[in-house]
Amino acid sequence: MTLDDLYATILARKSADPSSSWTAQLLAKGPEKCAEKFGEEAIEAIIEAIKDDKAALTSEAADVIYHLLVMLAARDVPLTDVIDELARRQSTSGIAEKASR
Ligand SMILES: N=c1c2ncn([C@@H]3O[C@H](COP(=O)(O)OP(=O)(O)OP(=O)(O)O)[C@@H](O)[C@H]3O)c2ncn1[C@@H]1O[C@H](COP(=O)(O)O)[C@@H](O)[C@H]1O
Repeated sequence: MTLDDLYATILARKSADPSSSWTAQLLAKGPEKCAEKFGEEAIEAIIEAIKDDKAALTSEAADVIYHLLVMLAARDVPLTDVIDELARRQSTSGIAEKASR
């Protein structure tokens, strides 16, 4: 399973029956709710990182990634655009980028 596969599934859920799909239910609640849900999941991951519970952090990290993709889909931002942005940054170290601001 790749992030592309998961994103394709999430996009397909935009037109799916909400009674049979959690993703379709979440998308039907609108982009603001998707963003709120992403924030909740991020906080849960932060808590597990601080506790250093590696199993729980792994699970919460999966929730964060899934909900990030749902949030992107809700706002029609292609995952490929995010990957392209990461690729664009690849040639520059974070320290050099910060110094150039
Ligand atoms: N990766 C996920 C995934 N991760 C988390 N979740 C769901 O996200 C929901 C939210 O988690 P919470 O712990 O916040 O649940 P909750 O506390 O009951 O929610 P609230 O009461 O706070 O609203 C849960 O119901 C999880 O099942 C996911 N649901 C779906 N996927 C993927 O999306 C695909 C399509 O799913 P459906 O759209 O449901 O067919 C699946 O095959 C999976 O690959």
